[in-house]
Order: sequence, then C-alpha cells, then structure tokens
Amino acid sequence: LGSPTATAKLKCMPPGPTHIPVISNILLLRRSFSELEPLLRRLHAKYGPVITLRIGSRPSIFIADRSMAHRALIHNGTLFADRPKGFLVVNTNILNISSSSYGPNWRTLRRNLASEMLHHSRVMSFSRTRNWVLQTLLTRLKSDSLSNPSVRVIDHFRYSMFCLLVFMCFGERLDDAKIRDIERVQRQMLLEANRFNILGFWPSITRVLLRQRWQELLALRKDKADVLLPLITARSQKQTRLKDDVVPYVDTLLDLQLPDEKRKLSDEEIVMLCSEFLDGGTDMSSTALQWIMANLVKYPHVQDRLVEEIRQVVGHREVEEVKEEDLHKLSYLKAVVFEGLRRHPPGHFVVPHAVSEDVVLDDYLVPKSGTVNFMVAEMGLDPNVWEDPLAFKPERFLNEEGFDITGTKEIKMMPFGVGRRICPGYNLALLHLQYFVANLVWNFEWKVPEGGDVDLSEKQEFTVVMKNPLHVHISPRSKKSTA
Ligand code: HEM
Repeated sequence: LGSPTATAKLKCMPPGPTHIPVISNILLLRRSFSELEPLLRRLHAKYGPVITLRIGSRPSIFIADRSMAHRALIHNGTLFADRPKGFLVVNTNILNISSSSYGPNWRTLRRNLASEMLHHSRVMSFSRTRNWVLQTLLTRLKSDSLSNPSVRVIDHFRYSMFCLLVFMCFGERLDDAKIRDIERVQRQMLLEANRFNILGFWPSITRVLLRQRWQELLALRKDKADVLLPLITARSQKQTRLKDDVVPYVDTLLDLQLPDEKRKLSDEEIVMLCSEFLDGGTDMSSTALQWIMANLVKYPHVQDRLVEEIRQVVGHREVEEVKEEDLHKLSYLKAVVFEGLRRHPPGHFVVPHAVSEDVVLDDYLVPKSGTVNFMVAEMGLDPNVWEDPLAFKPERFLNEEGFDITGTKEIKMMPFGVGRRICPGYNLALLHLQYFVANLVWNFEWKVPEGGDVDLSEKQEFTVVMKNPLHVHISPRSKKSTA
C-alpha cells in the first residue's frame, strides 16, 4: 500500500467493465447487492482479484484476494474502517454501530457493546438463560418429532435464538406471542434489507424511480418502533433495574452518553441499536446453525465422531446436558463449527466499507467516494489454502493449532470480517454455535428422513440460507458408548 493521497492522484481504479450503459446501471441498482455475486465471480475470472463495478453513482470495489484483504483491513485498518455515507439507508440519520462512520460515536457505541455485553464475565452472566433456551429448544424438537417423521428445524432454531437475544436485550422472558411479534418486525426488515440498501446508492434517482420502496421502508420502520419502543420504555421506568443479576443491553443504552455531543441516546436510536443487536445475534447464528446441522446429517461419520468426542468428555456422567465449561475440551466440536463457517459463511460479503481518504492499494486507487467490499465466501474456498475446498472436513482445523478466526496474522477465511470492523459478537456467536450443536447431537440422533435428502443449495435472503430448508428425522440418542 503506497502513501495515500499524494500518489493517489496518479493512479487508476482497479479494472472492471469500462462502460455500463445507464440502463444496465439502473438494472444493477434494482438487483439486491448479493444477487451480484455470480456476475462478480465472472468479472474476477476476467479481470483478476480486485475489480471495480459502477453501481449507481459510486464506484464499488470488490476484493477477492485474501492477502490483499489483509493489507487493507489489518495493515491499513484505520484507513479502511469507514462506512459509505448513506449506504445503509435502512438506518439513515439514525445512529447504530454497523452504519456509523469510523469516529467517536462509533467508538462509544462499539465499546459499550463490547464491554457491557460481550465481555467474558457479562456473557457468563447469561449462562442460565442459555440453559433455559436450550431446554425450550429440545422440548420443541422432541414434541415436533413425535408427530412428524420429518422435522423442519430452522423455525425452531430461529425462535430459540430470538428468545435468547430478546432476554439479553430487554432482560425479560416474554411470552410466545410477543417473541413472535418481535421476530416478525425484525425479519420483515431484514428480508428486505438488500432491496432497501440499494436505495442509498443513488438517492436522488431512487427517490424518483423507487418511490414506493422508500415508502415501504418508512412503514416497516414505524412497525418496528411500535413493537420495540414499549419494551424500552418499560425498562426505563423500572425502578430496580440496577439490582437485577443480569444487565440487559437496553439498560446500558439508557445509561449511555455520547461524549462529543454530550447527550443521551434518543428513543429512535435505542430502537435501532436494540434491533441491530437482535439481528446480529439471531439471523446469522440460526443460519449458521442450520448449515452446520445439515452437514452433520449429510455426513453421519462427522456426527458420530462428534458424539464420540462428547462421550469421552462428559459421557461417563450420563448427563443430559453438555455444559458450557466442557466446551473448551471439545476440539472436534470447534473444528465442526469453523468448518461450517468456512464452507457456508452466513454472509458472502461484509457490510460495505469505505476509505477515509483516497488510498493506493497494490498500485490501484481506492477512492474516498466509493465503497469497498470483500468476497468472504470466495476466500473460504481458495484452493491455495484449503485442500479439496468444497468438501466438509472439520479435521482440517485440528492441525491448525488455535486457528485465528480474527485473521490478524493472515486471512485464511473471514466469516466475521477482520480488522477494526470485525464482528464484535464473534465470541458470543461461537459460544452459541458450540453450545447448541453439542447439545443437539448429544440429545438426539439426526438422520435424513425416509426418502428425503439434504440439499446444500444456497439462496440469498439477508444471509445466505439453505434453498431447501433442512428436514430431519430426530430420535432420542442413547448415551451409552457403542465402542
Ligand atoms: C454466526 C454469527 C455471526 C456472523 C457470521 C457475523 C458476521 C458479521 C460480519 C461479516 C460483520 C461485518 C464485518 C465488516 O463490516 O467488516 C458483522 C458486523 C457486526 N456484527 Fe456480527 N456476526 C455474527 C453474530 C453477531 C452477534 C452474536 C452480534 C451481537 C450480539 C453481532 C453484532 C455485530 C455488529 C454490531 C456488527 C457491526 C460492527 C461494526 O460495524 O463495527 N454479530 N458481523
């Protein structure tokens, strides 16, 4: 990476299709961002590991090369840590972490989340909640399996993740109807997020061409506020909130001061931040959980090896639950989770980045006016790093002594992003995935239903989900060793 601004003036942007007529530009705009993936793959094959595509009024740079990503996000982390202005229109003018510019407000909000919610001791304080959610999940799966030889599991996974994150957010065990209501408002916005984010690429044009879409966005925002705001208000009026044994996210937000602006957060901002917390913790995690379980069903030898490992660690106690404190002894379990995230990262891109000034990266200009993104899924399938990359082989992580998912030394895959904007929830997400996967296989045998199949085809929603959701035959697992 050369010195930024001085040399930047003399450089060209990365290659790409030189002339996209206005009409195809508008067609690109109408597509959701990730629907562009096949086109991007073709362009990478033609132009190399970094390309420029003009979408709307801005140049969008896409990097598929992991060493280049490392040079950008780690070596020059602060330069590449910004977000494009107005890109995430779902949140326009309202503060949240993922869409904030790299600056004091972002730092305050991110530090609050990291230290007040995601710090190890805070995560541990929600141990009982995780156990309660696990029991709920097991009960639901069991009762569904009694009447169904083929259980569709994603709805159970998603509902459980919502119960967990809603409790961490609002400190309350809400009834079924309320959880469903929150799930509804969160998901309807998420499922449309790609369509809405496109609005920000070229606002002056989209306000005319996509007027109805703008109106839909405002209506969904109102719907979300109507559901979340009463929970926030109830919490702010609770006299004894500091005496509770767990501190929910909303309490930390109600107490927070933005240092530069010397003010507290508005209700609207707290709604957005709670909503971001719920989205981050539920959608990505339940998507990842479904992919991992699908592979355990498709490849029974991986499931058997995992169960055997658990049996070695906890089996002699004939216990029903794999406890959190046992997870660190289960290296194959961790390898299964990593392999799931490599082979099926829930996000095939990160949230778009921007540079804080014109920068030269590997002799190319990266302009401040553009956006930069990274092809996460492509990196996890790079045959130079991963032998037989399409195969699901958790063993490959067993040789990697303490695999570094943060990519600080070297990027081999980046399902959580890397650098300043790395997902702050990655440790919590790994804990949730390990805890649920271990307990799901420890309590049940997971099999392909009679005449069924596990189809690993993908479909783009907010995350990349299974096109044909996983259906399984579930039966109670005998805890006795087969050895
Ligand atoms: C399997 C689960 C998860 C995956 C795969 C995942 C992945 C990601 C990715 C790829 C990014 C964008 C990084 C970038 O822009 O470079 C991100 C950002 C973020 N994630 Fe996650 N995430 C997960 C779980 C969570 C959880 C559990 C939380 C919190 C409860 C969370 C909160 C956030 C937030 C707040 C950001 C924005 C960070 C910033 O802009 O500074 N995520 N995540």
